[in-house]
Amino acid sequence: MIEIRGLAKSYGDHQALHDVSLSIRPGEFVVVLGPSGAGKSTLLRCINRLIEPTAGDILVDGTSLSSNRRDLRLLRRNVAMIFQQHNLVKRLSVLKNVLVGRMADLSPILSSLQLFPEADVKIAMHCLEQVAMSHKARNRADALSGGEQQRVGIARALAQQPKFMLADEPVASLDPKTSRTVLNYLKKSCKESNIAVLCNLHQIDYALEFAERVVGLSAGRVVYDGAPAGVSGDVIRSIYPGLDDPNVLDAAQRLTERRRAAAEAEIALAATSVATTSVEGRA
Ligand SMILES: Nc1ncnc2c1ncn2[C@@H]1O[C@H](COP(=O)(O)OP(=O)(O)OP(=O)(O)O)[C@@H](O)[C@H]1O
Repeated sequence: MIEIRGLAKSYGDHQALHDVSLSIRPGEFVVVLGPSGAGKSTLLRCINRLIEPTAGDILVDGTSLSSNRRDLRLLRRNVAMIFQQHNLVKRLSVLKNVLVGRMADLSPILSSLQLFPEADVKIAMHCLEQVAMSHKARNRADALSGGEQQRVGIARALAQQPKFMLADEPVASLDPKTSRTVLNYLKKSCKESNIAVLCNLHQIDYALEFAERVVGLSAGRVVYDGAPAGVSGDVIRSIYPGLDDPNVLDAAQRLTERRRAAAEAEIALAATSVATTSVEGRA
């Protein structure tokens, strides 16, 4: 369990985050939505202390972690990060890039020589399988498409065996079809490994489709924290104040309707199969 309590961040006299508190359960897939400048990246960067919060606590399994060296090591061990631009080492193989996720557990000598124990290679290969990239393990990272590189980025984060994954706009540079593939792999692989995810997204459609919980951030404050089904037009207006784009509001509406239709179809199918089973039982 990751808990964020009363997190605040000021850059000079500009307060980018105000008193943000969130608890995220193991395996939960949470999407942060918010307009540009709302503080989404600042939130993620404060959580893994890439930047120092002005106030607040980060607790991993009930233990508050400060910025001393020991706590930072614990935090980095438990919290993996996925970036928008993949940040792979281009000239290295896919497998070596994923093995970078194992370096925290490796002695400095072995790590500088890039000598990885067989057990780590097995973990890395398993992580590549989770994102369906094991067949490209020996390829150079720069020979992959953007979507494939992001799947390798996910495998590298998985290889760290974290409790928590932070993804800062992981599909911002990808086309819609590839974005959905990447988000599917991210969600599926984290579910398999019971890793909690906090994922910043700009696309409301994807948030409503993939999130189990949506956190709406506006001007550094949490203005919504709840189920995607509760993201109404009013909630979207509170996250994106001043927004009056009917397309955006329609997207939320369309998705809610699609969800309702899918749920109704599922109930109808279940009812049919119950009826068939009971007829077969009687025959
Ligand atoms: N290093 C910094 N120094 C000063 N101000 C900053 C710094 N980083 C961010 N800010 C400001 O803090 C606010 C929040 O920025 P942040 O990057 O967290 O927003 P965001 O929601 O991630 O935006 P985007 O979706 O455009 O990436 C913005 O007003 C931004 O200008």
